[in-house]
Amino acid sequence: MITHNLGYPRIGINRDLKKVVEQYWKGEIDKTKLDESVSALKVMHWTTQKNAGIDMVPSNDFSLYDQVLDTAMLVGAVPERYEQLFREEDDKIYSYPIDTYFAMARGLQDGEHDIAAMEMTKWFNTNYHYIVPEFTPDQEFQCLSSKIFDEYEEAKSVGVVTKPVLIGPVSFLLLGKEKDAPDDFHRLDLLDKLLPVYEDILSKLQNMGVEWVQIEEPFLGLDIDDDTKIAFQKAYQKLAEDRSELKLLLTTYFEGLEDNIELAGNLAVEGLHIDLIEAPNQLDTVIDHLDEKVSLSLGVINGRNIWKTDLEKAAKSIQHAVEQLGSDKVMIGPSCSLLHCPVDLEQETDETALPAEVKRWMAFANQKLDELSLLKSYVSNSLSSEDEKLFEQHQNDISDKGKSELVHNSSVQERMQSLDHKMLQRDHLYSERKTQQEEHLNVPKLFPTTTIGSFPQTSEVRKWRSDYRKGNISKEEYEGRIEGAIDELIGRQEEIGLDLLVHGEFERNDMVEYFGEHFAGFAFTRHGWVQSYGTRGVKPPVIYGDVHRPDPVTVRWSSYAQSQTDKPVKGMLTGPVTILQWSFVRDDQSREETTKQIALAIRDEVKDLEEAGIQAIQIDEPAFREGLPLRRKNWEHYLEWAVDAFRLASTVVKDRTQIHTHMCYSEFNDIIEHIARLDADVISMETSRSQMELLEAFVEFDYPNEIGPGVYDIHSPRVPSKEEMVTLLRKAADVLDASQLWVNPDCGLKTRGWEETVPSLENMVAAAKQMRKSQNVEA
Ligand SMILES: Nc1nc2c(c(=O)[nH]1)N[C@@H](CNc1ccc(C(=O)N[C@@H](CCC(=O)N[C@@H](CCC(=O)N[C@@H](CCC(=O)O)C(=O)O)C(=O)O)C(=O)O)cc1)CN2
Ligand code: MET
Ligand SMILES: [Zn+2]
Repeated sequence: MITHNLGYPRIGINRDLKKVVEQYWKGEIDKTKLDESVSALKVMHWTTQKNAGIDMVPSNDFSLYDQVLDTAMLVGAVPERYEQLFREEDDKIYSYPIDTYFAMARGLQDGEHDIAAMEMTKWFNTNYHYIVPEFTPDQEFQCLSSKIFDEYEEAKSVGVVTKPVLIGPVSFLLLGKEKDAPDDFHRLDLLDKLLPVYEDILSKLQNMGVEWVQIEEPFLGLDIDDDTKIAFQKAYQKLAEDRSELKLLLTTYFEGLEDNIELAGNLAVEGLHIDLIEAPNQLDTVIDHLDEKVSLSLGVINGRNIWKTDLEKAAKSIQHAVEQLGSDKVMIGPSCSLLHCPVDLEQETDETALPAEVKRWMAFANQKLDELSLLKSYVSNSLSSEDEKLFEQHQNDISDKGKSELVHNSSVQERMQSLDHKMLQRDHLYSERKTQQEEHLNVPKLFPTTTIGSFPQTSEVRKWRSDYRKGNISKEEYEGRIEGAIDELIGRQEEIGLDLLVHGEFERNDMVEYFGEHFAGFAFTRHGWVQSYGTRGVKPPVIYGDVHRPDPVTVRWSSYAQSQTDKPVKGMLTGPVTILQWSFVRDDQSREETTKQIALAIRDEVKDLEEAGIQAIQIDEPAFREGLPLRRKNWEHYLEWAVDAFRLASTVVKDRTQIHTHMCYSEFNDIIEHIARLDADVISMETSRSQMELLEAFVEFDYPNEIGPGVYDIHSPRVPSKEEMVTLLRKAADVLDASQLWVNPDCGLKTRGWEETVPSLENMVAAAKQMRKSQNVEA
């Protein structure tokens, strides 16, 4: 039996990757220096894994930005708009031209070029984002990157023989989208052209002496149609042709195989990896369907959460598989890549953030590797006496967690018991609320303007926070500076002429982590970074116990902002589903239960904001859609409780208080009735990049409440003109009632600079004014 890892976090223990890549972008270091730093990082990752006793360590799991973008470069799926850049870039240092690569990820705007970035979207149901490959009908493929080969050699040269990781051809095509294509073109039509490149790659790896390749096909865990099934059969038949030595480990994760089991069990591969964390019950069926020559890799350690594994329980599945298949046909590993968890728990020494008792229940990537090794020794009866102690301690920690006083809170339990349907209803229907809100909230009746909440989080603001945390400045000093930032922002918003103001969210490190820091039942970390996209990271808080809100969290800041202006200031909260989705969650109760506890905490905050005189409250739910289960059959149940949780958080207010929500990157077509069931008075969302296409669902559904379709893209520093925003607003006003529309950007402005923010908002306000004028003329 061998242990293997599917992928190791690439950010580095001190956010090293972010630091060097951003230095390179700023021109502070050159390619050679970047290459040196990145090599050192990779070598450290390989040796860490080897030293932890992992038999098969992955390579090509590393990436400068994103592994899907790496694959696009590998097979030459470089969109035409970057081709000249690609040809001009003379790169002898890296395995592929990195300036073109970064331009694909981020766009390129200098004096010479103005090239748009490729799209970015969610990696399945995680908070990781990948770059979406673009496929045209005349697409050609060729191998343009030697990264997968170079990394194998690089690791080998430091004594680590690795298993290269490669996204499989079918999933790679499915992850992308068609571009400039007629309706009858489907990206899977390109499979025949793509397969020869995969064959070349595999045969080269074979010639290099590679034993196993981890070929990832996560779509085998999703609902797929017959054409896709045929594509899978064809692809793996073809890839089996000239492959005598090299073995393929077909890798699935995030869901069970279910009705794709027959398909997966018959593909011409030498190994199959299954996720036994998300789908523990699939083991027997998979074993039944497995060809006797095929090895089975059991994903028994959760790659997406931070709790210690119950090793005795995991051992039972492993022993069961060993009995059926023989130990030489069984591998063990994490359920998915460890990309989704932080690097090393040992760095967490601040007990005010992470209490020692909670820390004892946890494992980050490095600890999970140790678990794997321990598990192997345990199952093969070869625990040393020292390991035996470790094992015993480990299992004790887990049973202590089950018994801990920290986890359960009786008043939260009582409150959960007493939930009733009335707590999910506003007093009156939206149509009646609207009249009251119009009277109370002093904003224009047509095209009122607002923003999504955050304003530029400059390094100055972050420095205040880190100085405060280090004790360099006092609480009073820190809070005084935040108040100063709010004062200044209120003045700026008044000057710009916005109608519904915000306080700017300067007090928050992150929209989820901040609430985790203030709610009971949450712990948080000092170094627990997880990559969200490119060089951007998050430190997801850890929900370990019953959640409640000991004291008001945002009331102080919202009231302060409101005291500085006669215009209304919108309160700003993160919704229960998003807090759940972007935290590490409890594994001893359902997501539904935890979300409802969070909803009650938010409900208390909503009530207090209202009592403090705040007349509009926004409850952000950007992760609402991402929380959808991967299999459709599980959608209904999720949508039921997710909508209820939002209503539990939001409906406590009087009719005259206006509830806003915000969702970005959302396609609402198939869930619009549930969006309507949220019954938010106003929903703002990202629509500018799709030219208002995302509104279609609302139009078709005859959505009754108010909508703020984003009129400008906040992902780029470009200043949009008044005219282009008027054009977008006209499009919206053509299909929706003008009295339903708000005017706002696509999302928060925290990643932007002030230089572009002010003129963009000025143009946005001018666009709204022009719309009001033309409507009045028509009326
Ligand atoms: N949780 C979450 N998920 C989300 C989003 C989101 O906003 N939050 N937005 C979407 C896109 N994802 C995003 C994820 C991260 C960032 C982002 O800006 N991250 C920042 C970190 C933000 C943060 O936590 N800032 C801390 C500072 C943390 C830090 O860098 N500390 C330094 C020192 C800082 C200093 O002295 O200046 C260190 O510890 O090394 C703060 O403000 O307090 C980054 O990676 O650079 C943006 C979008 C989807 N998912
Ligand atoms: C990812 S959605 C962000 C919403 C939040 N209120 C902000 O403006 O940053
Ligand atoms: Zn957003």
